[in-house]
Amino acid sequence: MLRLEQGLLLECGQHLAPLDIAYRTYGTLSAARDNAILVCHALTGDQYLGDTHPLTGKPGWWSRMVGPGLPIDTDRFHVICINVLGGCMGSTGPRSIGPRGEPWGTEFPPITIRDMVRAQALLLDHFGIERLFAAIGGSMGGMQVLEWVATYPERVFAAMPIATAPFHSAQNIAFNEVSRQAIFADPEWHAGRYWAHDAVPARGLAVARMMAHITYLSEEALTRKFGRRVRRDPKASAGSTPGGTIGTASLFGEMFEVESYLRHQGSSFVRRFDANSYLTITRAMDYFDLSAEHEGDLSAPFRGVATRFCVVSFSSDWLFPTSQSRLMARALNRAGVNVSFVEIESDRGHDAFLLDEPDLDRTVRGFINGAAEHAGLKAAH
Ligand SMILES: CC(=O)SCCNC(=O)CCNC(=O)[C@H](O)C(C)(C)COP(=O)(O)OP(=O)(O)OC[C@H]1O[C@@H](n2cnc3c(N)ncnc32)[C@H](O)[C@@H]1OP(=O)(O)O
Ligand SMILES: N[C@@H](CCO)C(=O)O
Repeated sequence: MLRLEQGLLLECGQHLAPLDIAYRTYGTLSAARDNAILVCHALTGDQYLGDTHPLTGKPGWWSRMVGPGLPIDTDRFHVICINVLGGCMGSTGPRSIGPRGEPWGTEFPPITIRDMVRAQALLLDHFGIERLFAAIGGSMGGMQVLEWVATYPERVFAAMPIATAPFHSAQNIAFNEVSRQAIFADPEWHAGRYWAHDAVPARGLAVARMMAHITYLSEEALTRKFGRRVRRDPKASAGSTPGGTIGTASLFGEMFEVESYLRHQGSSFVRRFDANSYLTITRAMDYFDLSAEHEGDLSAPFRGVATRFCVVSFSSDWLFPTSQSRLMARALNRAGVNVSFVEIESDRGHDAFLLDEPDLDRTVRGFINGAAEHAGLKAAH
């Protein structure tokens, strides 16, 4: 973790100091500092992309993509992954101690994707990395990749935004709002000061995740995984499930596998994430609109940019659909940027970028190796 006492002036005008930036690195930085790949994480991800997660004990979220000999080859590249500003895994966020001497909570300033990127740039400055060889990320990670090039065009040689969009759609803002309202409705929310009550709005946060998780999958994926299979809930007879009983049979005496799965996703999420971080980061996604300062012209931020792009989408992603990636690719094309566009056939929905998708592996490997050749990077360090 790096602490920068000078802090960061946020887009909202507030000055956040000190600034903590939590990160992990994989592979070795070359003497010329020209082989750095920044991998940007999504909404609930964190810096543990390649090694065991300290809270869950599970492998890092992209350990199948990043490592020796893998598509993002750490024998060759120096990979950096940074917990976003506003997060809850060590970077400054709502859990950090604010000016009142207690956690910021809901008083944490509103942050934007650009603020996240500017915080990341400070870490790279600290490492003496003037230019990234590549920036890669999915979902909100892809928003950061786009913002990186829009804000620091000379600092990114190659960019791969995956399963993302140039602005957050009305539908996605709507889903985020439902998640947030679930948190607010939890009696343990305590107006965001739950820590002072030794409480956690666990039910609200779990429901928020359950709802959001549905949007990360597809109808086909849910049907394949669970269909209409049912399991008996062992707790039902103890009356611990919601609802009443009808005669001798309990209304919720059995549950569909998909219900059980969502409850599991909700409860495991609560163990690794903070509700105020969830609010802060979902809001940052909602604010994201690359064309906002350019009267709706999406190509304007990219005119004259030398970065090579590969824009990637998944055919069954209805949260960040291919149409939004295509819009981005066309805007880059209009701006005269070197851009390729790949739609990967998958029926696994938005979270396909986290899963074993050989076509994604081939696309990532091909783009990186092609860009490395173009950059004149040595085959191995
Ligand atoms: C991108 C970033 O920056 S990182 C953020 C990404 N990480 C996450 O989102 C973590 C949570 N998300 C997930 O687990 C996602 O589903 C994925 C995409 C990462 C993993 O997908 P998959 O490998 O297909 O796993 P799947 O969705 O089937 O979930 C498996 C889990 O559900 C549980 N499960 C499966 N079926 C059931 C069921 N019927 N009832 C209860 N639990 C069930 C499994 O036991 C397993 O639990 P575990 O994760 O505690 O070991
Ligand atoms: N499931 C991933 C992707 C969401 O966009 C996450 O929770 O971060």
